Amino acid sequence: MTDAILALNAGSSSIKFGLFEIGSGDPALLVRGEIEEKDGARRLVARSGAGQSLADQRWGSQRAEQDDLPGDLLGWIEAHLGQDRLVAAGHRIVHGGRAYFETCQLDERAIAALTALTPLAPLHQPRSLAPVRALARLRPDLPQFGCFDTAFHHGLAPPVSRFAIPRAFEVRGIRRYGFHGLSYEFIARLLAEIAPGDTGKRTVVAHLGNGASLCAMRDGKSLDTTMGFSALDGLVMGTRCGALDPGVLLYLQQVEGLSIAELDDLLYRQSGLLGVSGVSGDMRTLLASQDPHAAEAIDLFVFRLAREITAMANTLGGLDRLVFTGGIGEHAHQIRALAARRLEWLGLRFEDKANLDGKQRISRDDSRIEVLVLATDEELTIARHVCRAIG
Ligand SMILES: Nc1ncnc2c1ncn2[C@@H]1O[C@H](COP(=O)(O)OP(=O)(O)O)[C@@H](O)[C@H]1O
Ligand SMILES: CC(=O)OP(=O)(O)O
Ligand SMILES: [Mg+2]
Repeated sequence: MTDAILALNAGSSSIKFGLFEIGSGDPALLVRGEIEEKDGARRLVARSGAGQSLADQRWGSQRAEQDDLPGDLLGWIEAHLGQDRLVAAGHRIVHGGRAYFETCQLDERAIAALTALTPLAPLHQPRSLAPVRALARLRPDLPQFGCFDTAFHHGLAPPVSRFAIPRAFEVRGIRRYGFHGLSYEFIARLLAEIAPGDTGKRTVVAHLGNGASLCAMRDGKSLDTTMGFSALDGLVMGTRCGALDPGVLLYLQQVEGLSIAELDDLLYRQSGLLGVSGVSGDMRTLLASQDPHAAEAIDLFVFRLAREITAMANTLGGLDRLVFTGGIGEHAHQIRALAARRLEWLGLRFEDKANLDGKQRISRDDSRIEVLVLATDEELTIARHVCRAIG
């Protein structure tokens, strides 16, 4: 019987999980799976570590209560544990606020403190904490750990971390935190493994999933990122607006009479690709659509992506390497090509065939900027953290 760790990664359009065997080395994958939400329907897809399909099925009813999800998923995982013994669970927690940045055990006090951060990450915090509570009910003896998306950016300092509002607010924690940190941590380590001599390269990592952000990275450290106090800032996302003139919010409240709840819904759930296209927040659906508004949404996504990449390059004082990751970054070759075209003026030379063929390196040899596509693995990062925590 081997010891296993469960890693759960609750994203805004998916719940990804990994079961890892732990021993002396890096955690070894036993099962990987995902409940994915696309245009209102849920699907469970899971594979063994060796790549054998374990599930590919519709999951729950479209209108299933969010709270049924963790219990059902944990039931499925339990049934697939076989001879393995679950010894700990790790959870991606998107917001750690000021107090939580190191991997920590999720006792009642931590759960309460992290629940209080829900207004800062309304799409994520409830989705990551529901499985923590469900698991605590089912397996009260099982140690559970929180791994924070904000942790990788913990070292950000002014001016990068600062908003231009009175200092008193900063003292109260109103600053830029940054997210997708488990993904950036994974990519930083992978880059150090595949190109150990290149860690000093001025690198921008584009994590493009349903949520999307950039990280300006050098020597494996975050120097800037596009998300801020919340996961609303920066790039255009599936259903989130990204950077928005705050005057729009005042206007909508004062003149159009929108309530706080309506604004919350508008900015987090009705905007971004979905809001601009009127078709879908899912990039696959937009790429396949003939609707001109779908094309306009993609155009805005790419325009803002390229613009923010140059902002990150400004923080780095130049750009040597660009990495695409996340669901869109890894799979949407069209988006990579469109973004690269907007960056040609920086000396980026793109290799169309390598991009279409799914190669890791998609820039030409004469490109001033190396462009890579790397699959992220937030679940493995979580498992590594949990391994370290339990010794
Ligand atoms: N083959 C594909 N082509 C284009 N986009 C894809 C493809 N596969 C996934 N995506 C996009 O990736 C996004 C989801 O990314 P993911 O990182 O899984 O999301 P989450 O933010 O929930 O973790 C969706 O917009 C989806 O359309
Ligand atoms: C922080 C965030 O937006 O995460 P995701 O892309 O997984 O929704
Ligand atoms: Mg994600």
